Amino acid sequence: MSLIVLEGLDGSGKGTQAQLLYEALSARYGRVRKITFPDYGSPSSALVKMYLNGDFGKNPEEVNAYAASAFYAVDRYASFQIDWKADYEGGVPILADRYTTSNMIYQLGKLPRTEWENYLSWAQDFEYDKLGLPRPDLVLFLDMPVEVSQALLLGRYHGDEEKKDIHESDLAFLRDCAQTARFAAQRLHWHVIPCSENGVPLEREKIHQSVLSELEELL
Ligand SMILES: Cc1cn([C@H]2C[C@H](O)[C@@H](COP(=O)(O)O)O2)c(=O)[nH]c1=O
Repeated sequence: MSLIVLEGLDGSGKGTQAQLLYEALSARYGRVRKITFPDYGSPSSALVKMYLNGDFGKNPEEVNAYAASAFYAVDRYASFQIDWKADYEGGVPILADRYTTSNMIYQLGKLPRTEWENYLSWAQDFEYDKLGLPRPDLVLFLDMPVEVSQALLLGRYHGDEEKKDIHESDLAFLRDCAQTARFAAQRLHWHVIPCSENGVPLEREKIHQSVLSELEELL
């Protein structure tokens, strides 16, 4: 049974890398499940959508880190129970585009440094031990600097700032998240994939090859 997680800040090219990795794993194993969080297509993501839309506050920091973490966790619980538990338990490899690990970047980013250790313990206990979600076997973190990812995001929305969610539109918050990502990666032994050189994004094929070589250990 394996659960591989691909993580990265908004605009890090994660969606593209998830698709390339999915194709590579499928070619090797046949049946592979790709899951994506938040699970926007499911009603279980309702509170996440309200949060990202700014219904609880226009700035991410206005929404309690633990409350927002619970919105995402419940969405994952529903997805696991309804959609991929049987496959996971049946040994089908699962590739997750974001997972519990996203809370450990974005929600952790709202808390003072002195609370980071406690939050990581709480998040793991809540989602894995209490809710029963599976622990990842491997987490790959795409390390794309915020300045570079912002330029990529602008391309995605064709310069239309209004389309960004409350995380994407808050540059200071994303910068904090880059720091918490480094902290979580180190504490939880995530594999960090460098995605830029001198402020320029690396070719997607080059990043894909780094992803594959990190995976070799597990496969
Ligand atoms: C899955 C997940 C996403 N997020 C954040 C990351 C993104 O800024 C935002 C929406 O994700 P997306 O940009 O991949 O659609 O939600 C969390 O804070 N916790 C989570 O558990």
